[in-house]
Amino acid sequence: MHCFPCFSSPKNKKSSTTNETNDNNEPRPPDRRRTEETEETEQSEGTSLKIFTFRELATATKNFRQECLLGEGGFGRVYKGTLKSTGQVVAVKQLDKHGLHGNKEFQAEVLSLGQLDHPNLVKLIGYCADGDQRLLVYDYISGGSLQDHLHEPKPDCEPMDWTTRMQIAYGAAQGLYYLHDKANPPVIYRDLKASNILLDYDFSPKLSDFGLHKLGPGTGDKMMALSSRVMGTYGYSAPEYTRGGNLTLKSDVYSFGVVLLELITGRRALDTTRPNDEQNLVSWAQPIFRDPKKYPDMADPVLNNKFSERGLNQAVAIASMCVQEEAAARPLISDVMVALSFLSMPTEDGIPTAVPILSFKDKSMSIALSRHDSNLVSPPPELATEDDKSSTSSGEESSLDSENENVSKKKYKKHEEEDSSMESDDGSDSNSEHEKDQDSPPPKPIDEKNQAQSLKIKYRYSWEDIDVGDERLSSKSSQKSDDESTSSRYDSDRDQEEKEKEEEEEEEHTHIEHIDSSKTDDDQSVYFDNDDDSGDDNGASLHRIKSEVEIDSIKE
Ligand SMILES: Nc1ncnc2c1ncn2[C@@H]1O[C@H](COP(=O)(O)OP(=O)(O)OP(=O)(O)O)[C@@H](O)[C@H]1O
Repeated sequence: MHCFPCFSSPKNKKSSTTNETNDNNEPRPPDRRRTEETEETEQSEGTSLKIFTFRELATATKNFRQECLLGEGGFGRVYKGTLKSTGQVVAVKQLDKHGLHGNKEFQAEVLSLGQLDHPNLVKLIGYCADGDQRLLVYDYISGGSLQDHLHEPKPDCEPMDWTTRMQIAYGAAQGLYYLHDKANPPVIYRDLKASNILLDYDFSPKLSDFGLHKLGPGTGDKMMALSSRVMGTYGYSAPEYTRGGNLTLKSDVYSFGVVLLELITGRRALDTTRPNDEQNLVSWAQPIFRDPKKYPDMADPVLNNKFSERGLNQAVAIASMCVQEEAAARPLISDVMVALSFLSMPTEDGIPTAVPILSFKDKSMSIALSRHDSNLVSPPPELATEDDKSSTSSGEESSLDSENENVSKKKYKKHEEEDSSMESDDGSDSNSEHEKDQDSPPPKPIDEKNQAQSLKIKYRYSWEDIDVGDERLSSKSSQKSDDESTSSRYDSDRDQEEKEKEEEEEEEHTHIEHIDSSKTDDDQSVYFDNDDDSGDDNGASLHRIKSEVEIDSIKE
C-alpha cells in the first residue's frame, strides 16, 4: 500500500473528509458529489479544467513512482499517469513547492492558462491545489520532444526529413502565433526551446510549459529561479533578455529562430562539445547568413542533401531574421508562420510552393524571401518604404542587397520578355540601372493608412518602370526634378489606375480575401508561377502579377 502523507495534514482535512478513501485507506473513484463540484467550478470559471485531488493524481502516477517519472525541468518533476476515472493518459507536473503562490493566485493563473486551447499547445486539462501541493495535469504527448528526435535520436530511428522539419517549425509557429496574437492578453512564451516542443505520434508539434513562470516563485526566490532558468535556456534566450531580462513577444521570435536553426542544421542551440566558435549556434550561423552561397553547408548532414535549395535558402533567411540582435527588426510570428506554411507544404518535386509576396504584414519578410526566389517580386530600392529600410539595416540584410537587386531585375526582365508590347532587353546595362536608381530622390513614405493601396501603387509603378526597360527607367528618373514629390508620382499613378481599372473590369478577376495557409496549390498559383525562370508559361506569370495588383484594388 502506498502512503499519501499530505492526506492526513490539517490543510487537507476538507478533501480528506469528502469520502476519498475507503475503509482500507485506498483511493475511491470520484463520487457524484465530487463530480458535481467539479462541474460547478468548470462552469463558473468558464473553462473545461478539472480539479483533481492529490489522491487522484497519486493514484494515477502510482504514487509518483520513479518508473512513472518522465523527467524533471525548471518547474518540477513530470510523471506519466493514467486517470482512474477515465483511463486517460496524462502528464502530471508536480511544481516545486518553494516560493509558490498562494492558492487563490495559483488558481487564477491556472484558470487563465486553461483558457488557452490550440492544436499546437499541450492542453492543460486540470490541476490540483491541495495543501501545499500544486500540480498541473496535461494531455500526455507520446512522441517525445523535438530535442530527443533531433539531438538524441534512437539508433533505429530514421532522421527527420526536411518536410517534417518544416512542418514542425510551421506547427510551432502556429502555436506561438496563437499565444501572441489570439490569446487575450497575449502570452509571452519565454522559454521556447527544442525540449519544450513535444511531438505527437504523427510528429505534430505541441508547445509545452507556456505561462508557467506566473505560477513560480515570487520575489526573493524569483531572481534565483529566473537566473537558473536563463542559464538553462542559454542559447535560446534573446540578447535583450539575457542582458536585462527585457522580455517581449520578439524575444519569443528570437527563440523560435534558434529552434528553426536547429531544425535546419541539426546542431544544438548550445553545444559545448564543439570547437569554441561553433558552440553557440547563432554565433556560428551569423557569418554564414551573410554569404548565401554557404547556406547549403548549413544543412544537417543527415539530410543527405534531400531538400530543395530554395526551400533551404528561404528557411535560413527566416531564421536569420528571427535571430537578429535588434528585437524590433525581427519579424512578427504571424509572418514567420505564413512563410513556413508555404515552405512546409509537401510538393511532388520537393520544391516548396512559392510564397505570395503580399502575404506578409511586414514587408521585410517579403524582401528577405524574394532574395531566394526569383518568382517573387520585391519592391525596387527606390521605392523602399521606411519599413523596408529598417528591415534592410542589419548586416545580414545589407550583405544580400546586390543579390536581391539581381533577382529583382531578373524578374522584371522576365516580365518584359513576356509582354509582347515590350522592347527586347539583354540586360547588359543592369549596373547602370542600379547607378541611376541610386541617383533617384528618396521616396516619401507611403501612406500607412492605406497599406493595400500603397502596395498596389508601388507594384504598378515598378511594373511600368521596369517593363519598358532600363532606358525608360533612367529617362523617367532623370525627367523628375528634385522637388517633384513622390506622392505626386503616386497621385498621377492613381489617376492612371482609375482608367486602367475601367479597362480591366472586362478582364476576369480573381478575388482573394486573405492568405489562408490551408489553400491548395491551385489557389496559390493564382498569385505566382511556381516554376523556374526558364519555364515557358511566362504569360501566365505576367497575368498573375497583374491579378495580384487587382486583388489589392478589390480590397480597397
Ligand atoms: N505533456 C507531456 N507529455 C509527455 N511528456 C511530457 C509532457 N510534459 C513534459 N513532458 C516531459 O517531461 C520531462 C520534463 O519536462 P519539463 O517541461 O518539466 O522540463 P524540460 O522541458 O526538460 O525543462 P525546462 O523546465 O527547463 O523547460 C521532459 O522529458 C518532457 O519531455
